[in-house]
Parts: sequence; C-alpha cells; structure tokens
Amino acid sequence: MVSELFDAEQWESVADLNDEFEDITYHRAVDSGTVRIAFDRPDVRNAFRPGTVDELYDALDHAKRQTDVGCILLTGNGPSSKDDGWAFCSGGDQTIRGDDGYQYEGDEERSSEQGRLHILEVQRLIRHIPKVVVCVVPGWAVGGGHSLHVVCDLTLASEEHAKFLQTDPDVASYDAGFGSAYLAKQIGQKKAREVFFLGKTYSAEEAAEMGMVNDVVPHEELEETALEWGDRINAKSPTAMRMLKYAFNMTDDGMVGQQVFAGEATRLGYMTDEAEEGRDAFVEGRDPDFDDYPWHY
Ligand SMILES: CC(C)(COP(=O)(O)OP(=O)(O)OC[C@H]1O[C@@H](n2cnc3c(N)ncnc32)[C@H](O)[C@@H]1OP(=O)(O)O)[C@@H](O)C(=O)NCCC(=O)NCCSC(=O)c1cc(O)c2ccccc2c1O
Repeated sequence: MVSELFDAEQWESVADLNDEFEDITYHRAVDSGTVRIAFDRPDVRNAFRPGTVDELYDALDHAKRQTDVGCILLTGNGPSSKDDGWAFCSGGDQTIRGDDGYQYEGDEERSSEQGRLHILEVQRLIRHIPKVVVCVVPGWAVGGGHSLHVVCDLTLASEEHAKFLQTDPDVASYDAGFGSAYLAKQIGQKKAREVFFLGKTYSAEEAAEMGMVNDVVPHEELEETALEWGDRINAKSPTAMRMLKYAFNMTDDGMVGQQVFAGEATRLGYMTDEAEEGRDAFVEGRDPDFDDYPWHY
C-alpha cells in the first residue's frame, strides 16, 4: 500500500524512476496530466534526509519535462505504522544532521560529501517549475516541511489531521528565505513572526484563515479533491498558467524573477513569423526584412 489515502485505480507508477526511489513515491494520474510525488517515511513524520531531497529533486525535474503535465501534487504517505500519525513532512531529519548540514548515511559513494542543505534547491525548483504545484497536507507540516508548503503554489489540507508548526528556532535552524520572508507576504509580518517566534501549532482551519492554506476538506476526501484541482488546472491554457505563475513570482524574485518571466516572453517571441525572419535572414546570409511587422502600440 502506498498510502491509506492513495486510490490505486487513479494512478500508475512512473516505473523507471519509482523503482529506484527509497524515500519518496512518484505516480502519474491514469487519465489526466497530474503527477503525485509523496514523501514515504511516515514513521518519522516524513522527515527528509539528503537522499530524500535528491529523489524529490529528480522527480520534480522529471515532472517538469513532461509537456502533457500541468499539475504536481506534493504530499506525504501515511499513516505511521508506529502510531497511525499523519504527516506531510517534518523537515530535515535531525538524527543525521551534522555540523555543516544533513549527512548522507550508509551511502559509500556519497560518504565523503559535505553536509547538505539542498532542500533549498528543491524550493527553487518548485518556485520556477512551469506548472502548478499543489501541497496536499494530510498531517503535520513542520520546520522545513512547513517551508515547502509555503513555497508551493496552493495548499490543500486535511480537516482532521493537518497541523502547521514552525520549529526551526527550537532546533537552531532558520529558513531565512521563502520559508519566512515569503510566508510574511502570504499572512502578513506580525503573523509570520508569530509563527516563528512563538512556535504555536495551527489547525487547518486556522491556517486557512491566516491565508496560507487555500482549502480544508475532510481527510478521506483529500486526495480526491487534489485530483479534481489537478483537472481544473489542466483544463486551462498552459501558456497562460505559466505566464501567470511567473508574473506572481516576479515582484518578489528580483532579477531572477524578471529573467524567468523574460525567458518565456522570449519563447513567445521566437514563435512569431517576425522572429523566423530574423533567424532565416542570418542563416541565408541576407539582411532581414522586417517591413511586414508593425511597431505594435
Ligand atoms: C513533527 C512533530 C511535531 C510530530 O510530533 P508527534 O508528537 O506527532 O510525533 P513524534 O515527535 O513522536 O514523532 C514521531 C517519530 O518521528 C520522529 N521524527 C519526527 N520528526 C522528525 C525529524 N524532523 N527528524 C527525525 N525524526 C523525526 C520522532 O523522533 C519519532 O520517532 P520515534 O522513533 O520516537 O517514533 C515532532 O516530531 C517534531 O517537532 N519534529 C521535529 C521537527 C523539526 O524540528 N524539524 C526540523 C526543522 S529544521 C529544517 O527542517 C530545515 C531543514 C533544512 O534542510 C534547511 C536548509 C536550509 C535552511 C533551513 C533548513 C531547515 O530549517
């Protein structure tokens, strides 16, 4: 069983990758352009270790390159075999945290590598991936897991089991990027400071009222609803959705935000006859003739 909420009839394994993964599962919807990527360490509340982060990055990067996929569901499998507890993700696995980051354990090939903090690379991939990423929260979203939900485009939470908590300062860690600063953009400065400085646990309803969760549904309906969201998203214009995501990002992402948006503007430019004329003129060794193309106003 992948997860108690997982409906096996709705999904097929992305086999070539899924078979290699130890800490996550990766599936594609049978009849829509939605993929499901899930943490699969429920007994430790889906805490991530460096190998988990590598797998997550690889699955997201694979999903990015599927041109018929518009929606990525990021969730956590469960419940825990130990106590039936549910989690999306409880952040970095504190048992393998070294002096300079999280350590690969029992992996000879990587044992000489330094400690890693590369969940931040996953955050950037989620931020820039040209698809809608929905965080589907069946239980705890804590520490680095909380930050992952913050950086996703949308969050859908289980009414009964989802809980939101920032423990970063308890374990002397700090996501001083999207996890805190972008959270403040979502819920306001005072509330974001409360999340980090007081470390209170918030229910799904409270998180929705604060503006960091889009909707709350009964636990049993969580993944069904997430798939419905995927269908809504996939019915829309891919170009419009991509440009909108990058437009939402741009005001907060500085020159990188401009670059990502501008890259897509360049792609649209390349698709015009005018751009073809520029390219063809060079390839044919002649001056370009742009007379047919107006100076639009
Ligand atoms: C998540 C909890 C609130 C759940 O509490 P609950 O009472 O429901 O369950 P237990 O505490 O009994 O946990 C069950 C079981 O899971 C183990 N576990 C839970 N979380 C982790 C974890 N993060 N690492 C390792 N193990 C974990 C727990 O030990 C139990 O095991 P048993 O063997 O006893 O069954 C609560 O568990 C909790 O508070 N967890 C810790 C949350 C936490 O502090 N996370 C780390 C925050 S820092 C972080 O994530 C982070 C990572 C990065 O890579 C960064 C990179 C760059 C900048 C910042 C980063 C960053 O902040």
